Amino acid sequence: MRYNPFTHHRFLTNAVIALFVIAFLLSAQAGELKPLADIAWLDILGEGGIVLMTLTWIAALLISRPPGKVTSFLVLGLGLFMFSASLDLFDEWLHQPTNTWLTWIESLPAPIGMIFTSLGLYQWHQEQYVLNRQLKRREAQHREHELVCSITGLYKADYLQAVLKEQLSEPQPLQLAAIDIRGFADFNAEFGFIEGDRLLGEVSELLLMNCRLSDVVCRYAGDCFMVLMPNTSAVQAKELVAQITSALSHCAFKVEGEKHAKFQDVTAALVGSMQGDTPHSLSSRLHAKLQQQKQQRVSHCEAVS
Ligand SMILES: Nc1nc2c(ncn2[C@@H]2O[C@H](COP(=O)(O)OP(=O)(O)OP(=O)(O)O)[C@@H](O)[C@H]2O)c(=O)[nH]1
Repeated sequence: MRYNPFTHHRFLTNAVIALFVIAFLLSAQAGELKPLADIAWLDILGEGGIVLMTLTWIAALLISRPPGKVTSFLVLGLGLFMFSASLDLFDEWLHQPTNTWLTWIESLPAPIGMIFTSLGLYQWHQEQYVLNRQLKRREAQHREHELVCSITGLYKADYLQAVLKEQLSEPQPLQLAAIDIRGFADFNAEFGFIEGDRLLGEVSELLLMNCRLSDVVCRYAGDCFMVLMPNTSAVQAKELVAQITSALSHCAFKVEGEKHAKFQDVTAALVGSMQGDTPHSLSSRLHAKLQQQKQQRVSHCEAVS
């Protein structure tokens, strides 16, 4: 999600604009225009660049971050730094009388701003620690935001392949499970894609809830999810998959505008790593097993009916 600086961060945006305008008014009120020959254009380029870059960082923060303590500290800190830098920049055009209070105003805000920014960065570190804990089970040691599925917030297949490659080089056994929603195409056809997306989101949350902190849950394709279980025996993995399928089948999903909840049925398959396995060989084996399970269920249903 992106934030609108003028609606989500009205106070901070106004404060930054006000600091820039005040810097200009203070310089204009006390200073005299310099003759063109005295203007150091290289200094203007350097100091103007600092002001512009600081404003760009502020804009990036306001667009990317939600309102809160961390954003306020960072933006106000950078705002104060930008205020001092702007006074420095306007000095290049406007000659200021020496030993005035303006010299104080020019020097003080920058260090105060840096203290604010440092406090903000410390708070950011604390916040990231909490977020990293929340992200456990969604990712292993790497963060690759472009590989995250926007519907479920889970990593996609490419990420899983990369993590598998790393994990397969470890001596401990790993298990890989596939969980596929049954009849998802029919669900989409009956209730629409938006509800289908919502169901995918809810299924992801349930999967995360039922996995351990060391597991990694990915959206593999369409309605198929995979759970990577490092350092896990086949018995443990079977138990975990049974818990996941049970939780999913008991989940009463509320379709918008429908009176009754919809319960989902899933097909699950599980494979363990073998000596010499590659990400491709392991996922191919899992895919084949999943297809086999689906086929068995179809045959079973046909036999019953
Ligand atoms: N809402 C939604 N649907 C998707 C998305 N990606 C794929 N699909 C749909 O998921 C469906 C997957 O179809 P199938 O692989 O036949 O799955 P299924 O109907 O569950 O079939 P079985 O697994 O054999 O029971 C297709 O209708 C796709 O259009 C998505 O991001 N959002």
